[in-house]
Amino acid sequence: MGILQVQDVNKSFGGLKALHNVNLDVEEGAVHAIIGPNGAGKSTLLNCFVGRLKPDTGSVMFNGTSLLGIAPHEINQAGVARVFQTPEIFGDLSLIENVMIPTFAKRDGAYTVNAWGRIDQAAEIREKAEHILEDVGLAEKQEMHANSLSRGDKRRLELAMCLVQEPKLLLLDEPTAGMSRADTNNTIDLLKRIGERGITKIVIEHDMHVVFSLASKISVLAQGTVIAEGAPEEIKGDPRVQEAYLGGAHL
Ligand SMILES: Nc1ncnc2c1ncn2[C@@H]1O[C@H](COP(=O)(O)OP(=O)(O)OP(=O)(O)O)[C@@H](O)[C@H]1O
Repeated sequence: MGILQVQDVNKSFGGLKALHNVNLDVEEGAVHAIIGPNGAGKSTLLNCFVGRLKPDTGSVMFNGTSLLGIAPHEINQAGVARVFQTPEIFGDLSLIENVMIPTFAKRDGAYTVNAWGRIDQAAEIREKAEHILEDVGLAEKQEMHANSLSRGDKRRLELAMCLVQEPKLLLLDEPTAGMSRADTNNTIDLLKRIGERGITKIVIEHDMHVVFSLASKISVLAQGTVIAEGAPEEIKGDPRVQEAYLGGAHL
């Protein structure tokens, strides 16, 4: 039985059926990619996992617990973290502060600011944050303001903010969007290294180089329906996928 089980999920926006009887079984430790053309329903599905949207019908079970009807922060506390398409970071704070905040938020439900307008620097939390910044290759920039980072580094910082929460399931929404090829390859390497920690990952991605470098399983969505599912090699050769995804072009 998978760590995340999605059964018969339907979601409509007015007359538009964005998700139609979607089923998904994500195995623990897997890198499960969700691919599909623009408007296929990928983000809508991800939003149903993190409490941003509620399916009209169906169930989403994580580790045996339903994720439906509980608040986003409770889903987060249950061990689900998400990296967004546009990094959600605190631009005026340093990198180290950015990485410390989620730990406070998880522990206290908020973070505390002292009289100097700095976040309180509990030693053990700072140490943990330093290790994570080292892991994502940002150790040397830890005192810089997050605003001053390049786009690629901002995404790495957001990843660090997720990792510090020690999630069981990491949701990555286009983790390499807008990156140069070099940054994309660095991110692939980084995500592979993170894989060694046994964190299950769901990746939404348009870049097939990223998908085929990382995924152990791929689900293909088209017009709100899962049209194919399997190992990367199976998906690559599936004519339905080539037709739906690229209008017949080869993946
Ligand atoms: N809040 C909303 N209100 C109305 N329609 C929406 C809403 N969110 C998504 N949709 C529609 O639902 C469909 C699925 O959108 P979704 O963003 O999930 O697709 P996607 O596969 O993530 O696309 P992309 O790859 O372009 O990000 C689209 O037709 C979109 O216009």
